[in-house]
Amino acid sequence: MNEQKRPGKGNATYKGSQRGVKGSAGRSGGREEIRRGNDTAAGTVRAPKDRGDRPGGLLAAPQEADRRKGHAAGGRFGGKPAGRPKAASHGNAEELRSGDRIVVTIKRLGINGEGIGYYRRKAVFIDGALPDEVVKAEVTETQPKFIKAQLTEVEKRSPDRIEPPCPVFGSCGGCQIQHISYEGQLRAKTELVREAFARYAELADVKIKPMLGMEHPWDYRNKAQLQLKRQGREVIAGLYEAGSHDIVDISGCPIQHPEVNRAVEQVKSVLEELEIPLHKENGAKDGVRTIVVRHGFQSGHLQVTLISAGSRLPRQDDLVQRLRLALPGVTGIALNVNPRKTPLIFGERTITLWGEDTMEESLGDLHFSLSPRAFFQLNPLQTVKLYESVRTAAGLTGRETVVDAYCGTGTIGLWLAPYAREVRGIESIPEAVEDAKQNAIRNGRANASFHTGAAEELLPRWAKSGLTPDVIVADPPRTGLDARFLEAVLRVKPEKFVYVSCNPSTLAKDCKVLLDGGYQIQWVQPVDMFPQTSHVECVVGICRVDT
Ligand SMILES: C[S@@+](CC[C@H](N)C(=O)[O-])C[C@H]1O[C@@H](n2cnc3c(N)ncnc32)[C@H](O)[C@@H]1O
Repeated sequence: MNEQKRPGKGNATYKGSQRGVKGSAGRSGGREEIRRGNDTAAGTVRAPKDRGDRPGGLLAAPQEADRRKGHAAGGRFGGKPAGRPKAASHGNAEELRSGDRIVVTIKRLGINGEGIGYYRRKAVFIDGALPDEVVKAEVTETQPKFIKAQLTEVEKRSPDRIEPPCPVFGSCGGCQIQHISYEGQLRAKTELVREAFARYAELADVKIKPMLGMEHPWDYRNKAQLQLKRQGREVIAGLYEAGSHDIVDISGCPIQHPEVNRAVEQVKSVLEELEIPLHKENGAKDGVRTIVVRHGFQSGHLQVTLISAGSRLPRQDDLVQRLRLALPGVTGIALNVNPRKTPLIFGERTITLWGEDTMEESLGDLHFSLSPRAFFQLNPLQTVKLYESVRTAAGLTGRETVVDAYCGTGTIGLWLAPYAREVRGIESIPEAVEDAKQNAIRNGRANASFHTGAAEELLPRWAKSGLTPDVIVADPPRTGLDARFLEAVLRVKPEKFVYVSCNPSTLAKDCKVLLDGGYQIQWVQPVDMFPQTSHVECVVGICRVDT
């Protein structure tokens, strides 16, 4: 899954079928892209294009006035639009105009948590509407292939609809489905996976195992990546409001671990107290643009990274002293320098201001060192279930050569190494590869090696030089697998291919290529890595047909 401008969360807005995060200084999904979730190692803040996803998607959050009014459903998406919209009386969807009112039966949930129904056979995307509901909505956009509309009233309510507990749900954009009961969320996400395989892989009856959910689907994120603004003297840290440049304060975010929330509050008050300039504030080029806080659930370690365009922060020494006092558990304070106007949150240079260069964390028996830019799964409790599913799919006997493609800090490869003859990891971010190498040494996994490069370049090169892996595990960002990587997989023909994905659409499309190339899907195991968001993570066990 990969982290976008709204940290790790699905905050994309749409222009036609092309997804792009607005207000970009910086989600899923996720694996997160919301992100995600997502969360890429580079802290990618631009949602990549969802290759060929259906048009449309998340509607812009309603205007503040509308939100205050609420709507009949008790949700946060609608509110009666201003003016007097007229009920549509057209027999033809093409004649609909913005402002027309329509009644729609919602058929399913879209990948961004929006309700999807049809008006005269044309798809209508309505943020906040749920499957099986009959809703009234006001048309906000008409396109040749779809219509977007704003929910104004729920005529027939889904039994899954609940009151979202978070006060900024609907405006912060981090969570998309808090208005659905948790059981309903798991069902809806499973349906998303089923639809993706039916649509993109032409597999209507793929075996989908029951989704692995959480007992307590809150407090699960180990990392916050927040933009900053000043309001009076107060520093606000939050996510960009959907479809705007405004930052929504997400203090006490209910999906963040309480330690992360506490640390964010402390960092904010130190920035306030020392009057540290924020990015571009009063012309400051060296102000703080973003704060990143990561907490080790097992280790209790705390890593604080401040991101700025400058390579030295104003009043840096005082700032470090005060942060150390305010955060007794902090193990490392770093400055990441990002001078470029880019959608990426992290720049390439990280300077340790105090403490350790890396943070310690454990998963199962494994111990990891994580540098500030290195990707690490955002939901550690669920990660163990995810990796165990990967191990089941890989079916190792101790004799196999395994390639762990898109390996991050080597977590999956190291998880599998005790059960394989050899593991080779590929990762594009050099620091993550360094971390992975250290992690291999530290965990005594002498049969695991890690290599810097693009998976689509290294795997073909290894194939040319005669490598014949028995198992390939791939855990790419939301954009899915590169065509050159897939070609190389079909050339080396591993017995097993294990696909870990945070995007059901690209997952199903890539699986289709493998199916056409002589593979079959054994099962799909969805794992709920990001409760309350629309992000869906899956492990797919795939095997060569002749095996
Ligand atoms: C979803 S993360 C998975 C990381 C790891 N498997 C884990 O579970 O923590 C995807 C990783 O792929 C890396 N990546 C992105 N594009 C890549 C490419 N073309 N080749 C190799 N690695 C890539 C990212 O830096 C990121 O670490």
